Amino acid sequence: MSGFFPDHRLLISWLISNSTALIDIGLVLFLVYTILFIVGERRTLWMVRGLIILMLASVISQRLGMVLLSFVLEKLVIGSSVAMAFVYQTEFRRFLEQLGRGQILQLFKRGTPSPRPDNVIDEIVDAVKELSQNRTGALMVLETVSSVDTRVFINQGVSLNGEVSKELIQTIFQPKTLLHDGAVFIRGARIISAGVILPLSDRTASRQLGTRHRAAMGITERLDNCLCIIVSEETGSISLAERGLLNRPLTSSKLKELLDERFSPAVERETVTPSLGRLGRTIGIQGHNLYKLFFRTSSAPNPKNKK
Ligand SMILES: Nc1ncnc2c1ncn2[C@@H]1O[C@H](COP(=O)(O)OP(=O)(O)OP(=O)(O)O)[C@@H](O)[C@H]1O
Repeated sequence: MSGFFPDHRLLISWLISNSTALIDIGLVLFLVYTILFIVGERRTLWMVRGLIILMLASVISQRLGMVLLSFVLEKLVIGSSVAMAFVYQTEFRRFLEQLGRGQILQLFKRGTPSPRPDNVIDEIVDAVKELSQNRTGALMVLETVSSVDTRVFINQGVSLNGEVSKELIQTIFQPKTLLHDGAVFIRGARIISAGVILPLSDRTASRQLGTRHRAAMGITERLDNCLCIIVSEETGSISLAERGLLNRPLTSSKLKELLDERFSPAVERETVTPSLGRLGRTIGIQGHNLYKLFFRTSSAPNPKNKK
């Protein structure tokens, strides 16, 4: 016990004298974790890691007084940051919007997709296949992990609350029906509403694609808890919009594969950013090891003095 106190005092004085540096490191780690969490996809993780490596190299070369190298690296970091801001404009926009609304904790909310019976996806895919073959335009918003904030819709459309079925979806999108204009909103196994008007994206995916596709991009840019299925009236092509990006053209079997994937528990994100609890435990273990390394070894009795 008596050997413990000097270590303890030493640790406290070391922590106090380095508190600013520790807070600094902690905040940087938190920032990196937040970025990885928001980006959240394995394919983009490498880009973020690349940028972090560049930043570290720039700082090290600056410290070592390598003027030319640090100048070049600094410019590279700025260029890469601007390029990344451009690539992730949707994520940045959502981040800034949530920050502005004071919904910071929302950024860390990551639910698991609500379980969806297989036959719901089958009914949707069968309907999409036929709509595509008949070149009937269609637009469907599918809620994924948590409740979609329908206030984002420009017009709420007409409330239906009917069970999802291939026949109902096909009927709604027949050009002669009153409800065919606009989008259908699907939550779980129910069609909540039809004739919904969605916000448009400022971007255009391609000159061949009209406002239906821009509406799908627009809503998935603003909400990350929904997907959009689009059938083009002109070409019959099938697309899936997610986080403002269009995946197209798809076959109906590819669409089914993607929907099955999206509605199964997300494993990918977990591997990119470990849960805060797990991260806390890891940091705790590493901190404890460091503490032992610095303080126990420094006060460990010298074997030569034993006698
Ligand atoms: N903001 C919107 N929200 C929901 N549905 C929309 C919106 N804008 C357009 N639509 C739907 O898309 C339909 C077709 O629009 P438009 O003629 O501009 O596109 P299009 O050229 O047929 O598009 P696409 O090739 O993308 O199907 C509209 O009749 C409407 O049903």
